[in-house]
Parts: sequence; C-alpha cells; structure tokens
Amino acid sequence: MITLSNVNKIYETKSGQVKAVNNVNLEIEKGEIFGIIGYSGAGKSSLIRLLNGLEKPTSGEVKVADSRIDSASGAMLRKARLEISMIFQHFNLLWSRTVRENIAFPLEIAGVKKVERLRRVDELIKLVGLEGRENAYPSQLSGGQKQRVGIARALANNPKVLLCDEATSALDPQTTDSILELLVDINKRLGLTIVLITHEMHVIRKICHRVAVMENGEVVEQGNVLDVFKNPQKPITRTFVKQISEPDDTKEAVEHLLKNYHSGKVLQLTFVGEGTERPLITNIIRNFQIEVNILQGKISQTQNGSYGSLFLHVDGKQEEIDRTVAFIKEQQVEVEVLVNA
Ligand SMILES: Nc1ncnc2c1ncn2[C@@H]1O[C@H](COP(=O)(O)OP(=O)(O)OP(=O)(O)O)[C@@H](O)[C@H]1O
Repeated sequence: MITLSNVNKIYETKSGQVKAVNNVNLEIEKGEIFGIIGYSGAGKSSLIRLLNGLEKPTSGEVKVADSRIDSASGAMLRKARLEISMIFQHFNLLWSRTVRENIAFPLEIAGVKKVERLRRVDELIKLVGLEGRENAYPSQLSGGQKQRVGIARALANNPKVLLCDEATSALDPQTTDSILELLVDINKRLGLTIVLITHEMHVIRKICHRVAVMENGEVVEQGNVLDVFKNPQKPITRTFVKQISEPDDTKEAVEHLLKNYHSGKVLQLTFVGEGTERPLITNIIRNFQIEVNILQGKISQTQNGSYGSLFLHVDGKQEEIDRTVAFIKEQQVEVEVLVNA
C-alpha cells in the first residue's frame, strides 16, 4: 500500500542544511497498522508530510495506494490525496461547526449531495461512538470525543490510508486507550491501512503490527512488534522497549533486594507469545530445590501476542540455580542473570 524507496528530505536553513529524513526505505502492507516511533526531532513529522504530499522529498520515491506522491502535482496530487487522510494531536476541528457539520465538511468539499451526506454522517457518528453528541460544538466535547470527530471526519471520503500524527499525545491514559481501541476496530472493520507516528511505546505495543524506529532521520530498526520487543537491536530501541516492559520502580526494587538478600541471584525473565501462558513458576518450585521470590512482573498484550517480563530472586545451591536457569531457557523463555546478590 505504501512504499518509500531511498527517501531523503533536506531542509535548507539559515544555519545550513538539516537532513530530516535520511535514506529511508519502508514497505507498508494493505490493512496493516504500522507505527513509527522516535524522539522529538527524529524526523517523524517530516516523514508523514512526505506520505501525504505536503512536502516533496529531496530525492527518492514515495508511493501511496499506487500513486507516486513524490512526483504528482496539481489535479493528480489532489486525486492521490483523496486516498490519504490524517488525524492530529490537537484535532484541528472547526470550532464554529457542530460535530455533525465538522464531519460533513470533507463531504461538502467533495461535492457529495445533501441526502447522501446526511446518511454518511449518521453512519460515521455511529462508527466512532458519538451518538447523542451530534449537535455539540467542539468546545463542549472531551478530548477523546474531539478525536472521535477527527477520526470520523478523516474517514468520511473512504480513504485507503489513515495517517495519525501523535493522535493520542494530548489525551489522558484511559482516553488514549479508548481511541487506540477505536483505531483497531476501524482497521479490522474497514481493512484500512493505518500509519501512526508517536514517541510512546505504549501506543506501538497496543495497536501496531509492525514498527520502525527513527533516530536522526534514519530508520534504525524495523520489524514485527513482538520480534522488536523480544530482541531490540539498537540502544534507542532498547530504551523504548523498557518504557513498557519494566515498571518504573523496578530499579528501586532490585536495589532494595540487593540490600536485603545476601545470597542468590536476581533473574529477569522475558516472555514472548505462548511462553506467557505456561505455569513456569509452579514447575520451577516443584522441580528444583530453590527458593523463589517474585519481585516484579508485567505482561502486556500486543497485536501479535503477549509480551512480558518477570523479575525473580532465586536462592539455593549454585548447581541448583544453574539447573533452574537452564530449565527456564528450555521453556523458550529468555532469562538474564541481572545481579549476583
Ligand atoms: N520546515 C522545516 N525547516 C527546517 N527544518 C525543519 C523543518 N521541519 C523540520 N525540520 C527539522 O528536521 C528535523 C526533524 O524534524 P521533525 O519535525 O520531522 O521530527 P519529529 O520526529 O517529528 O519531531 P517532533 O515530534 O518534535 O515534531 C529537526 O531537526 C527539525 O528541526
């Protein structure tokens, strides 16, 4: 659905050239939810502007839904852009129009007749769960409801691709989750291809099938979300993965343990996919002569399966601990000996 080949974007500024996008190659499949994660300044917004034709690449090819966005202009570009819609961090609604009128706006521009417009708006209001709020103005809506209007408006003309620019960054965690669930629902129901940019790994974890990690304009790593979580290659990716795999207080808990336990080892177990469902701890306690303390644990769901980590303190004879570690590895669970207590 989307192909970027050797894409570069260089901005000429007073203080010299800024290479915002550096030789990016991406292939995004139809019906996929694809996440692009990076810190501020990594080049995500520049990349998304190349996808909807708001910017032209300095070099390289950008193809979306069979149209060459990089070389199209005028009527060709306008036609190509009908297939691409976008939602924004700050919603970009028309404040003097009601919910219904905001959603109808792109249909008016596309010249859709009034009867058809009304029918389509009703359908979209149901799709995004805004029944009862049709006549409210944006200022009367919560952040989540505003984003639902943004989503309905973006879907009005049946695009093939939805671009999400930090679409949940202005929302609280609970509202974020409800909007992310709506995006998954829409992706499944309509087979819509979704590309989202974010700096939050939680967003990637919750809804994306694949992810690309951007740093200094480059895609430094990309792959299936679960594979990237399981085996992050680059330091920046490991930092992002830690955002969701390690609870904030893990470091303190490990330090506390070190102070209080004078023998044994601290193990970090990483479960991916099926491993999360097996009764591993029960088997360890039954089969080995060691003491086990569960220190911290967190299991999260991704679109490709579950992912989680568990911190254990184990104590007993060295030989028995070694056998336990070997047993854990045999169960396809990754184990790292963090600290020799
Ligand atoms: N129109 C522009 N003119 C000059 N430099 C720009 C322009 N837009 C972006 N840049 C520069 O390009 C680099 C990448 O910026 P970009 O906004 O794409 O990153 P980002 O990952 O989206 O970060 P943020 O989330 O802060 O927007 C930065 O160094 C930025 O200063």
